[in-house]
Amino acid sequence: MYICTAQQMRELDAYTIEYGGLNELLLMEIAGNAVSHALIHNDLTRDAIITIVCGAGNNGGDGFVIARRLKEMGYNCSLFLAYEPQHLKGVAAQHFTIYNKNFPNDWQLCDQQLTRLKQQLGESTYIIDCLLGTGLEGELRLYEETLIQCINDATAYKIAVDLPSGLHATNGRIPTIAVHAKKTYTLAAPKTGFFLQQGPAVIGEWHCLNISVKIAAHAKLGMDLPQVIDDKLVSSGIPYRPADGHKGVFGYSWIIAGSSKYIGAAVFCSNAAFQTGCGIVELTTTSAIHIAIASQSPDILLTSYDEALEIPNKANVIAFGPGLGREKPTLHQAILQKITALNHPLIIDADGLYYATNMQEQLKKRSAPTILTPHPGEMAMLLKRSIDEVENNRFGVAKELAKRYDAFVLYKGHRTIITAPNGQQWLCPIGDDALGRGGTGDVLTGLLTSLLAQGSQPMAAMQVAVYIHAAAASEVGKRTGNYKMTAWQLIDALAIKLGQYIR
Ligand SMILES: NC(=O)C1=CN([C@@H]2O[C@H](COP(=O)(O)OP(=O)(O)OC[C@H]3O[C@@H](n4cnc5c(N)ncnc54)[C@H](OP(=O)(O)O)[C@@H]3O)[C@@H](O)[C@H]2O)[C@@H](O)CC1
Ligand SMILES: Nc1ncnc2c1ncn2[C@@H]1O[C@H](COP(=O)(O)OP(=O)(O)O)[C@@H](O)[C@H]1O
Ligand SMILES: [K+]
Repeated sequence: MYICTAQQMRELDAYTIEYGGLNELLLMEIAGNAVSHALIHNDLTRDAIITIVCGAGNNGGDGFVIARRLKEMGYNCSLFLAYEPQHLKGVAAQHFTIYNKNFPNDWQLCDQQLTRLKQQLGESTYIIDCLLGTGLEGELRLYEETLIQCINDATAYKIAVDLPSGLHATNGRIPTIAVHAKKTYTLAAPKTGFFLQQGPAVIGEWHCLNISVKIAAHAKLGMDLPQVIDDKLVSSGIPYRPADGHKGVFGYSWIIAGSSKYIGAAVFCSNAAFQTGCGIVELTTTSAIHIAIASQSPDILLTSYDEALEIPNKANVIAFGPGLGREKPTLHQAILQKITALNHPLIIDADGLYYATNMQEQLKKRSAPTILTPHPGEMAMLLKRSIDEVENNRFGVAKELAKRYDAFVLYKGHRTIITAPNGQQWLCPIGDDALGRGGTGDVLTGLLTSLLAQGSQPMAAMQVAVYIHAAAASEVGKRTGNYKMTAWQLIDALAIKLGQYIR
């Protein structure tokens, strides 16, 4: 599923109108119809008290169609307008006229004191938010701010149409206040702001409705739209595991990680790789922690950092960086030099990224794939910018880094973005605060290494890894509460999740 900015959505709407034989009035009818169908099938009970709050733009226009459709079906539905009908323009005005023809004067204006609106919202079981959509610009006006506050104060189940009012569709900012939706029915495509900044906190559960907008025209219009990773894609990306496969078939991961301070990083990364199907996992780490690791994880082959410079191994994928620390810069830089020259897929994570900053040109020249997995702090370091700067432009900086290093980039965050060297982007729509603790990134690197070792292509491996990692964590969180998940519980859950998604 493609993700659009507000501007891209407008261009695709315009294209549909110009070349698709549909006019704006019809598109709005289709949109309002799609939302009312979804409401009836998924949400509304027969005795529900429904209030639809409409603004003066086309988002409000959708609301007029929804109100008409619901009333035609016999639902108890009240329509509130933020502004007098003479302020309506274009197709929104036309749809208000159609509504009024069918249900004459069966609407109310939000009065100055908002007493009638507040009372109605207080009595409602559902509030349908059609105040503002993709047309929101700049700071919210005080009047709309008050209306949104009234909606949020009500205990009703809130459903946003296209997006919660007050949220910026493109950048996910909420300058003042936004409707806290339990659910969002978005039209044609989810908007980039759903996955950035404060967007994820207010959109609730979101569903995208097909309203005949020609999304497929994006390539013709020169748009490079990111896509959302979904269940189907994950299922098709999990490497095939033949019943007659032996350890040689399931790959050899070479993980270069850990230090006396960060033992866990090495343990979690290598165990995540081994416990998600990789045939052999070799961990190169400081010999000072070998005994501790061997007693905890006897399945893992152990070698020391000094050996890494000399001994060739049989690995088919290399991961470098979790828990390295920065105490041995000469040795670790030399190891990165060596493995960069090898023709293996190479994942560079955590402190490995610090050493990568000195090797941009060598990494760029590699013919085997390189995958960089920065969190926002590491992205800021790699691009020499502040964390705010990179976080304010997540899609953009991920593309920039991918280009600079000619690498795949997995940009971590609440909504992780993965980017191919050619700029193609995918976004993981799931994951929560269960993952917000040390060690979960090491587990992700282990899983990613394992998938590559088992034969996945880089893009598929990243898509599967981020999604399975987030889904597994949510499941553990449901069982234990999000305060309590340990890296071991996450590792255990990974294999179970992979099993659930396998074709
Ligand atoms: N195009 C299509 O074919 C289709 C579009 N569709 C629908 O149209 C929606 C986009 O419609 P849109 O462009 O009319 O914008 P919309 O979100 O209603 O906002 C405009 C209103 O917001 C107001 N406003 C703006 N800034 C403000 C602020 N800071 N503070 C307060 N108010 C502010 C602005 O007021 P004004 O500045 O004009 O006084 C105006 O009244 C889209 O989300 C989808 O739902 C569907 O029907 C499918 C077909
Ligand atoms: N609130 C959250 N929602 C979704 N994912 C999260 C959240 N917090 C952290 N994560 C994920 O958890 C992982 C943390 O990785 P990282 O910061 O490298 O941790 P560490 O290096 O300590 O293991 C990343 O995959 C990140 O996307
Ligand atoms: K809305």
